[in-house]
Amino acid sequence: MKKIVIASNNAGKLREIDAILAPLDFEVFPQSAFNIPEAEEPYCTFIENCLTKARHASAHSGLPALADDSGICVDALNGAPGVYSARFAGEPKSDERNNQKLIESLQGHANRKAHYYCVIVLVRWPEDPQPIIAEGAMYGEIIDTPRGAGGFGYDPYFLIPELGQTGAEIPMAQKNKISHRGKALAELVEKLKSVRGEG
Ligand SMILES: O=c1nc[nH]c2c1ncn2[C@H]1C[C@H](O)[C@@H](COP(=O)(O)OP(=O)(O)OP(=O)(O)O)O1
Ligand SMILES: [Mg+2]
Repeated sequence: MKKIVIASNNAGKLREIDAILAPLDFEVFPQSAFNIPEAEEPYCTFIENCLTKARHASAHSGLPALADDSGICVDALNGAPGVYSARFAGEPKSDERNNQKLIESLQGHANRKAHYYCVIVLVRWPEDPQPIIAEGAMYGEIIDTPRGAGGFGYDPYFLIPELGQTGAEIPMAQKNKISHRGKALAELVEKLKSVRGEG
């Protein structure tokens, strides 16, 4: 069983990542298990912030580390909040205030299209010259009235048109099959197999 630390403090992400990796011969530890302080995320791209978080967790734990950097990109807002999704309404981070700001920002906009994006990075050690990188996206629309009690973050306001349900209404197992994070992790697992010559 391969030990990896998940470089995240987001409980919603940790649940989804654990559900995907735990059945696959990974022993997964949240970075809180090693009292790892939160990494800075100073960059303007998801990939740079993701690499930074993965390296930080690997350096503090001495283990391979997997990071997720993700966010919601709204067409009518020219892709905002994007990389800044977690801090859209400022510090301290608050899903409730972020969602409120999102709905306010979209008032009067007919175009409700948005997508979630996720990049996942796995480093074997902090200075790993060949990090494994995988990404995924999920497309949908922003609605004004929240629906559902599952998921996390922007999910109650993110409608998946093909399902007629929000990210907070579908069960986690279903979300993991179609989500930005689920797709990125599936790609990561495939890449891992070919790295080990099993692909
Ligand atoms: O499936 C999702 N369903 C709902 N919301 C989501 C999802 N995926 C990302 N999001 C939102 C949450 C947060 O506002 C931002 C991620 O920000 P991001 O910096 O990657 O994560 P974070 O600061 O919450 O935790 P950490 O950096 O410790 O992993 O995008
Ligand atoms: Mg973050």
